Amino acid sequence: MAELTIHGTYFSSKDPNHVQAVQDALIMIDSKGIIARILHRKDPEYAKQLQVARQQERLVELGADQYLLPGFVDLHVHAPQWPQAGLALDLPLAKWLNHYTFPLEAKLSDPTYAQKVYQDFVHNLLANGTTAALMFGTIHFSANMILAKESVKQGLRGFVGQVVMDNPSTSPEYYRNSSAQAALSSTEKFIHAVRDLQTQSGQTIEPVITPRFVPSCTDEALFGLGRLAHQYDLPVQSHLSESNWEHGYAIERFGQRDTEVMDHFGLLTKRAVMAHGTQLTKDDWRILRERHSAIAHCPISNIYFGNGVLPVKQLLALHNQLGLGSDISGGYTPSLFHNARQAVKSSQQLTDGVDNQLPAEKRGVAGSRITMANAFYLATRGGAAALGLKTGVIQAGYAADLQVVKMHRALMPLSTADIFQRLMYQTEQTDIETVFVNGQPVYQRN
Ligand SMILES: Nc1nc2[nH]cnc2c(=O)[nH]1
Repeated sequence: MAELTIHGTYFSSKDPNHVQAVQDALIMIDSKGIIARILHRKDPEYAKQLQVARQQERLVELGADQYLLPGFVDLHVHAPQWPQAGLALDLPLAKWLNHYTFPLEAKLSDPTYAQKVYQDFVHNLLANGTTAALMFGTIHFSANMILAKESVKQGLRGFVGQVVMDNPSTSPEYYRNSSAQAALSSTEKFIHAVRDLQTQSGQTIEPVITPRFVPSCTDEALFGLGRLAHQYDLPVQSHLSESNWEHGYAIERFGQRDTEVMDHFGLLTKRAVMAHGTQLTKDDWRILRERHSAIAHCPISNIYFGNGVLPVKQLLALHNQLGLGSDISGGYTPSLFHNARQAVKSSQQLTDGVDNQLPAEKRGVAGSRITMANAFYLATRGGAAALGLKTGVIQAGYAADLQVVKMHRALMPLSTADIFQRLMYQTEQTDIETVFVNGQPVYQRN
């Protein structure tokens, strides 16, 4: 018997290029929070199951203007930067880090402040339809545990990284690990503490190996983190060739590209997610493919710090693994609806180019435009695959991580394909009505 049945129209990603739309379906969720069955109108059992669920008051009936989507997977987000979302984005990356971000992150050493920030942050992710997130914390063990516990408490599927930054030449004294050894032993303590939390709670909460980025870390720290990633079979997250500056830094320090350096230290695993990658070469794409490491595309943030546009279309065609990240606060919003829109817009600009003083055919990279179906794939199925989660699609056997969204009033008849576009382009936080993780409501708009 289904524990909960949702009756309504849903959209789910079939593959990187196609979206499935099913009208008036019955999505039957079992007591473990898994989608057990999906019945369509023509199914012989449909009418009976609908009636039973209604009688037993286990039915969520969507209204005529409500639709069901999978919950989103935010594949790159900095939890401690939430208080500065939308600030200082007109600075270059290195200045933004030194003048705004590091001083803010340092404040998370205060557990009272960490509790206040993380409670609000997790709530806002859920309120924006995000049901799983790969998060950077700070260098502080206690604050990172507060983030992990808050994720469990509010029902977010959380992947939490204790940031390592021990390089004195790029990290300020007030905010850096005292040594590589200290960073590694604190990381190991964090791994055990989060694993204990996972066992106690039975929820998705995982520690993540998190070298901030190559410039922040000494060789000893990078080497040690690579070893821990393999020893504990953990996800890895970092930034990779995000900007001209970062890309150039690796070449200057190691005589190798950022990707080669990460690979050298064993950090490109099949559980690795590397953010941005706007400056990656085709050789880097190949290395990432061979290692089955994913890229978190952060299109809003890339406008400010990326010095270029990630060629999503080409990477999908090559079967590189991709998902979507908000990169709070390099990106100003936690909404993956907004990020999906920007992914499509940026890809159009990549196609056309932007310098109108050049002849039209020399301005851009032809054939780079992605569709909203591509962007939706990144925000759902692609991100879930990168984290090894059986979520991100509305399909029997997958966890019921879902969002109910309300469409703005239509003044003309719309096809289901139109409705999908309208939802993806116009949904704001206030249009998200209920969010489920594992079949349980974790957010309800009042
Ligand atoms: N966007 C972004 N890039 C980084 N590179 C190193 N740290 C950061 C960060 O916090 N945000």
